[in-house]
Amino acid sequence: ILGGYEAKPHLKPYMASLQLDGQHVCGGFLIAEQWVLSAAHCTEDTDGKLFQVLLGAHSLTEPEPHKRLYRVHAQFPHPGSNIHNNKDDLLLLQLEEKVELNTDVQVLRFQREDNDVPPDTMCEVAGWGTTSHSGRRPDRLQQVERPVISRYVCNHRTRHDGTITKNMMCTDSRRKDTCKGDSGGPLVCGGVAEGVLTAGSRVCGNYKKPAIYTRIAPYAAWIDSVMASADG
Ligand SMILES: O=C(O)c1[nH]c2ccc(F)cc2c1NC(=O)[C@H]1C[C@@H]1c1ccccc1
Repeated sequence: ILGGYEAKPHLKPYMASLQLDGQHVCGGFLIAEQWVLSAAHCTEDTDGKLFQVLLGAHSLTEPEPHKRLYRVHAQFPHPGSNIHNNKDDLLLLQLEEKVELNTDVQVLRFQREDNDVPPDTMCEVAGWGTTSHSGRRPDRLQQVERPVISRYVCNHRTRHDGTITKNMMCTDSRRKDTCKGDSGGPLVCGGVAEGVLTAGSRVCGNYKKPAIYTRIAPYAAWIDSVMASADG
């Protein structure tokens, strides 16, 4: 997160850190007691290894009352996701067991109505991603508020040049922005998860390259079907 600030500890109890060998790779969030939603691109360089999911955390390193690392039973990248573009950039992670819900571990509901969030709506995004252009990695969860920008503006020739589909949305990236390591985290507008930050490589903090999110509503049926089909 660039230009943001430290989140109040445990006020975003849905936030997840997807980790490999104890290292934060991407964000994600709890959508059900055994399921975390993130971005498919985050699995690109993992050569088939499964993530571990840290829940109940504010600091990535300090001991905290309800902090717990969960093993992943199975990972379901959206079948339409691919390395060449940001399409269908969603990843469902089935945890090896139902999480223990408490003050620091809670599910966040996602938008099921497929309507665009109006431009200029202020939303918030949080993560343990880089906080400076030098690539500084924070230990504690950061957050920033960003306004939604219209798909029309985001698709401008000088911005993302027509690559933003109806299943994507954008937020302004002037100074305050998301950055590497935040991907997979939720864009929360009015207390509801409207988007998942895409994990394709992108410059941060440049107003010419707004942040891109996969809108969740168009994928509600896919999410429900995967959760229903997978055992448990
Ligand atoms: O964040 C992303 O957009 C992104 N997209 C990916 C694609 C493949 C992939 F193997 C990883 C990623 C990845 N995450 C990262 O590089 C994370 C490792 C870096 C990081 C940044 C800040 C703080 C801690 C760790």
